[in-house]
Amino acid sequence: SPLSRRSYTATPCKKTSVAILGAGTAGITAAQGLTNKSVTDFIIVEYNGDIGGRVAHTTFGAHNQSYTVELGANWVQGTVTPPGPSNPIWSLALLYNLRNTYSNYSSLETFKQNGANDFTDLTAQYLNAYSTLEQDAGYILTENLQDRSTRAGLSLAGWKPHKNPEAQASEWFQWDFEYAYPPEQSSQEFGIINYNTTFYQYSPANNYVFDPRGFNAFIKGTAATFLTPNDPRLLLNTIVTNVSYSETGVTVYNQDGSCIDADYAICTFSLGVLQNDVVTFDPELPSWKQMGIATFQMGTYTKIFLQFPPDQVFWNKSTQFFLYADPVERGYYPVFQSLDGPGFLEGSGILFVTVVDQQSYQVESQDDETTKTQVMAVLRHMFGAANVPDPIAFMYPRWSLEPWAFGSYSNWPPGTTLEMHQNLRANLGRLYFAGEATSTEYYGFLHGAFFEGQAVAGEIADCITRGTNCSGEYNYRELHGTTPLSEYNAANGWDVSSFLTYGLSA
Ligand SMILES: Cc1cc2nc3c(=O)[nH]c(=O)nc-3n(C[C@H](O)[C@H](O)[C@H](O)COP(=O)(O)OP(=O)(O)OC[C@H]3O[C@@H](n4cnc5c(N)ncnc54)[C@H](O)[C@@H]3O)c2cc1C
Repeated sequence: SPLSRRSYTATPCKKTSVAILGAGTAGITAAQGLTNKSVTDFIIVEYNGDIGGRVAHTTFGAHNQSYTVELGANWVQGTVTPPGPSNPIWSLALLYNLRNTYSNYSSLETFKQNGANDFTDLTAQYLNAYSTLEQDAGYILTENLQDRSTRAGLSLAGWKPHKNPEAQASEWFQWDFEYAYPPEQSSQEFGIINYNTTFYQYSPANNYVFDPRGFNAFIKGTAATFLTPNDPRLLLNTIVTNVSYSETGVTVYNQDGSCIDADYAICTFSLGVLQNDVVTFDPELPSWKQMGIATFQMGTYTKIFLQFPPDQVFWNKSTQFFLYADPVERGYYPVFQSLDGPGFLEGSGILFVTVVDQQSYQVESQDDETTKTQVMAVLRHMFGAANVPDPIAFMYPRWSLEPWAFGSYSNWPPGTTLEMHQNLRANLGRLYFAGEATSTEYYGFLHGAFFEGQAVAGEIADCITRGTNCSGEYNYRELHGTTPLSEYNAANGWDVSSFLTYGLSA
């Protein structure tokens, strides 16, 4: 309101060269990027009481049997295949000695409502169609064709699960488990690009991180290279409510009445935060930017943790994944993962189940007891009621309701273009955007957030050092229906070919 705005301006704003909004992967990487280019006059503003953002952990388990578990990001996705480049998150995981294990998705047992039932051959059938889906995505890209849904692409490739629960579960394991959306709500072209640039460039490996310090030890370690303890440049527990931007500077207003006058700002808030209008912009965002924000999707991915008495583990400890095909609802508690197995948290008795999208919204809006009852009923169907004791601990996060995230990570709907995405990325005067969702090729991944934070910081540091205005990033007021081949370039965030194959030789 105008009244509260006046009270904001009563106390003078802090002054800084660059305001970094958010202390997640992108924000901390941006601060590091500025530091590396000798720009040390910055202020990082963070909603939470600690840094890390969507890389967040907690302590879970019964008294004297508790472990660190990850609520958000859990895997380094794509490591390295020499002579190809390393995923920067993999390099950081090595630098900070993060405890991790290769996740073996072939270590899989499948179940129906009446117990164990081997339908693993369906996964092979899906993957067969998937190679056609990939080739078609390549044609869409190179021939400047209209993108379509992954559902349509899979159908054309001969994969038609119809209402078969086992086929749906197999498909969920391969698609929804990664994108947090079903194939009908995912772009064929960009879904494939997203997969290939990560897993075919770096490596096909997903390494599961289970470090007692938490996965975000790599972000905290990075921050400690340029921030002192209690560094006045890090404002924790500070909620940004308004961002006023222009060609000459950015003023950031916080809920506690404080404000920051900056020459530049980097907004790393999630797509969910931008979509939910919890931060207002002044002037109102132009329509090209509003379209960019509205077009992309914020998915939700919910991990539900259960701990059983470690001496009463009822699943096969040498298996990593247990896939359940519900006879009625697609995606109903579909994938259970064991942490009590070789190379993981042996002796922990911990199992967790993941849901996404509509099933996440359902679970996150109901109470713990309701969810626990549902999960236990599924486990007793799978493993036999007599074998499954009551859990001794139970917990899950509610990502779709977190006011600083409003979801887990972004996804591209069918039929969009690099131009539309560039509108999500592009700066508004001296206000820049970075984060997982602004990454064209690695959206949804930690390394996407890393590269975007680094790139924007580099751009801003160069303008500051040169003392000239930044030329700014490209935006599109008039959009084409497809992306012409010539637009797959750095100006649209296209930094690496999606046809690389280092990882394929791994
Ligand atoms: C459940 C889940 C599983 C995932 N699994 C993986 C995985 O296995 N591998 C992988 O690579 N990636 C995974 N991801 C994605 C990964 O976590 C993100 O891509 C990455 O952490 C995003 O970093 P970011 O800096 O873009 O955003 P964030 O980490 O969200 O950082 C933005 C920061 O801004 C702050 N903020 C928001 N609003 C305000 C405000 N109003 N005022 C002040 N501060 C504010 C937030 O608190 C946050 O710290 C997962 C994410 C989730 C949630």
